[in-house]
Amino acid sequence: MISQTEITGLILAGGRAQRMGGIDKGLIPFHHRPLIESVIHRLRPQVGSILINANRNLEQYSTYGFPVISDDDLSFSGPLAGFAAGLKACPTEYVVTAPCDSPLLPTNLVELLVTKMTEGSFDLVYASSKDPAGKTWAQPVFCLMRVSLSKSLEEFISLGDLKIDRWFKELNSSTVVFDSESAFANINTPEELLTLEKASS
Ligand SMILES: Nc1nc2c(ncn2[C@@H]2O[C@H](COP(=O)(O)OP(=O)(O)OP(=O)(O)O)[C@@H](O)[C@H]2O)c(=O)[nH]1
Ligand SMILES: [Mg+2]
Repeated sequence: MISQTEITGLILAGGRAQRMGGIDKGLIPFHHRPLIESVIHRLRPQVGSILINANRNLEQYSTYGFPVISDDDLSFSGPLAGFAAGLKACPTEYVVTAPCDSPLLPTNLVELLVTKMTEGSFDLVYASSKDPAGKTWAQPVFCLMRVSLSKSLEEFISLGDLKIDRWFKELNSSTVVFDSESAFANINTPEELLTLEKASS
């Protein structure tokens, strides 16, 4: 079994947030607190340590007391750039990722991903959700991986590919389908921010 202390939680806050007007999304107020605080609150009890991946406002992110790491270059090439930076900096054998814009992430995220990873000796297990019509959706930025995948990811990125699902397909990977779709609700626009605040008040 993989113990909690062997897992680092990597919070992805390095995006451009263009649909939110280009501001730093992890720091926008959600129920009067920076959005990332809701993610820290849910993820911290599930892991041994936390890393924050951010490309702006590094000082403000560092006030949470966790290491803050940035992408290798500031081309904002997507979440895989955050994965790569996190894998390089990770002090433990496993890393689990969560985006800064999903404040209701499952409280059993790590438990279920770990169970799946152990069952099949997978290198990477990502979350999926089911919509009300029963269709399954990948939630690839919620993912547990072995830190030994760092080299594979470096190579993948160096070939110019940035598509997360294409990298997953190259690996010994699997998914866990979570019951609650709402736990993966993510805030991309000002409208979504208001809707989710109302729904979670
Ligand atoms: N490190 C890093 N993380 C990124 C990058 N782009 C997106 N992300 C993260 O990936 C997750 C999903 O990103 P999206 O919500 O699709 O993108 P976003 O950049 O936040 O917002 P949009 O620009 O509106 O698409 C979020 O946690 C982002 O912070 C990037 O270039 N670098
Ligand atoms: Mg998003």
